[in-house]
Amino acid sequence: MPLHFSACTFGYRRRQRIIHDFDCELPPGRTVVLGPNGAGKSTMLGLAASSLRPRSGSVSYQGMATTDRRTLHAYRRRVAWMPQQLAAVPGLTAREQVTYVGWLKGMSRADAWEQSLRALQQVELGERADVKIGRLSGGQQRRVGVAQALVHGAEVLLLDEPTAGMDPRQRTVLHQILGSLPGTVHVVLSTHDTADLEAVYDNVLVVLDGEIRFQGPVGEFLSHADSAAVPGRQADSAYHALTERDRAWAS
Ligand SMILES: Nc1ncnc2c1ncn2[C@@H]1O[C@H](COP(=O)(O)OP(=O)(O)OP(=O)(O)O)[C@@H](O)[C@H]1O
Repeated sequence: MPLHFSACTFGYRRRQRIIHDFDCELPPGRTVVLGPNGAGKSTMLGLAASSLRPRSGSVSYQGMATTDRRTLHAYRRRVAWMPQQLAAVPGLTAREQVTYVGWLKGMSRADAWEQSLRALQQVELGERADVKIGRLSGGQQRRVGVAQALVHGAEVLLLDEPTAGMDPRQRTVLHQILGSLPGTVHVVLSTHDTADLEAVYDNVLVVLDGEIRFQGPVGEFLSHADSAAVPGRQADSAYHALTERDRAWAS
């Protein structure tokens, strides 16, 4: 069963509505979440990570709702979340940090220690595994965040702008990692980067002002592009068509 948002509404304060009546099923495969700054992408991922609690409606995976205390532990074991800011324990090395997250997700210490190196090698940080997180660059810290999300073999990977601050090679490495995951894994990744969209993702979700503006396969998303869009710019064109048309009419 997919990751399911059912009539989900959320606000950080009373009466505030950041997410409105979100209703969607995110199938296995790679879903990219697009939308302007402040659209609600991180909030949506926070809800899926069970870090935020819907005000009404629900978020569930395999029939387990994030609001059900009886299944919350099992839900969290299946889901990995890379938030925009890496929440690192001060003083830990990259490998210790990734091991710690693996252990929190239910791995044995020995397993987590072993798998942490594998995950760091996947993001090409194997040689920096023993460096303290505070001494890594911003882009390297984001890669530690990706390694944390990969360490325990989660069924659902929630990645909040993982490519922000990554150099082009590391973006390619991340795309290769996403491509190598089993087809049963649900990847939900937010980004402002529409390059290579067709090659990397299966589905697109466009969020605007806390509402779902579009959900569907990449091909259907690209069909919204201006017919005059030059090759390589179709994703940009489709994104603008879906996020700006109503604003232009309203002004
Ligand atoms: N902790 C918070 N407390 C109060 N308001 C918040 C909080 N986090 C986000 N918001 C507000 O919720 C709205 C949606 O923010 P969110 O971070 O989900 O957007 P986003 O689409 O991820 O944006 P970006 O592309 O800039 O990362 C914004 O108006 C933001 O100001």
